Amino acid sequence: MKQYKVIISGGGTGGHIFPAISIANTLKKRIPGVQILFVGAEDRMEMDKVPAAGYEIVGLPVKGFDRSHLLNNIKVVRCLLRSLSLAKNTIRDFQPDIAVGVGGYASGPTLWMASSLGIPTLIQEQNSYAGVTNKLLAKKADRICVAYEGMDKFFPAEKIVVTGNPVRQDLEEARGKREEALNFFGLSPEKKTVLVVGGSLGARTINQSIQGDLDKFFASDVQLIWQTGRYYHEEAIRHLKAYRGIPVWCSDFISRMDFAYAAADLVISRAGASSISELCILKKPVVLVPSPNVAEDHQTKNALALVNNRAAVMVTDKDAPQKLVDTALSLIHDDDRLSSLSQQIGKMAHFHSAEQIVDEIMKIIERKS
Ligand SMILES: CC(=O)N[C@H]1[C@@H](OP(=O)(O)OP(=O)(O)OC[C@H]2O[C@@H](n3ccc(=O)[nH]c3=O)[C@H](O)[C@@H]2O)O[C@H](CO)[C@@H](O)[C@@H]1O
Repeated sequence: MKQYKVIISGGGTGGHIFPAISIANTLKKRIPGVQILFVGAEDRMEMDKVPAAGYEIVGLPVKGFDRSHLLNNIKVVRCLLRSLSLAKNTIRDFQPDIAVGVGGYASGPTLWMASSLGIPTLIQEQNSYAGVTNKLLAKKADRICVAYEGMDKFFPAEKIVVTGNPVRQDLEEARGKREEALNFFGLSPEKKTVLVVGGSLGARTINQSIQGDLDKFFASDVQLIWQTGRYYHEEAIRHLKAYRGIPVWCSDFISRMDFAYAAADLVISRAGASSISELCILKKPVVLVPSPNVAEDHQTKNALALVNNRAAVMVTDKDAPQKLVDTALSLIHDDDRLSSLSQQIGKMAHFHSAEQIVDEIMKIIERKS
């Protein structure tokens, strides 16, 4: 059998990296001896997370455009040119059968170069809104795997396949681990638990809303698993110092998201695409606080797709400091509401997404070889 080689490119945040790792794991399971090389952005999260998952990664010096200070972009263009040249050399050396783009800075130069060198490409778009780079790359892509209906607004209809977003395998197995999970966080099985998570980088507004209302949580006998993100962690710890002996587990990042979901009776979350796919698969009642700082407000669109099906509650970023904790606390003590949210969100789950994406990858590489 031919030894296939696959480049997977993209990253920047967990929302792009974890689907990529899921695709890689499924490729390894399905294609014996497949060689996989990741191409990421030099100083971003993928440079740690991808090797930790057991894969090799090459870093490009690519950076995002600075829309508010145009002069800063001279350096950005220089980095882009260097990235294109490095991507070209990497592709020529590795000789992949296909390049898969999962979004984020590095996928632009890598997939662009791959197409120019005649290598087939596949894009995985996680969101209900497509960014500029993926729209450009779509013109030359062989397949575009999406998670939402109606993506023919952005991409050629004949290239689209609805596969959903790949969810890490250990998360799919999170159900039934409640006791083990609470034990892991040092929390009690007798109390209700709220998981607070601000996407892979943490969310300032969510953290400030929690910090401002910590008293209310503990007055209502609720315990917390609180992910702050690296930039906001110190401040959160400073606030927690005022409360000794309270039931809270706080960290900048949660590696065991399977345990975090398993322990949670209710989740407070940003509305990033992978987080939403995970919440659907695990049927978790959730209060979504979409980030207002993303392209075309796409997190609000992600969130509304659920809210319109009575599958989640939404609090806007602007309203969060006044309303978030009260909304969460009124929900967590209402078992009927929790169970109805859980049922509705479960209906929106998309299973076996990584397998379907790998089916598409295999169709392309087998056709071309
Ligand atoms: C600010 C920003 O640009 N956000 C985008 C980014 O979000 P972000 O990277 O936050 O992405 P998602 O919400 O889609 O996914 C977060 C992922 O990180 C994991 N996780 C999170 C926290 C933690 O402590 N540990 C952990 O493992 C989650 O389980 C999930 O797998 O990519 C998403 C997918 O394209 C977009 O929808 C988001 O709008």
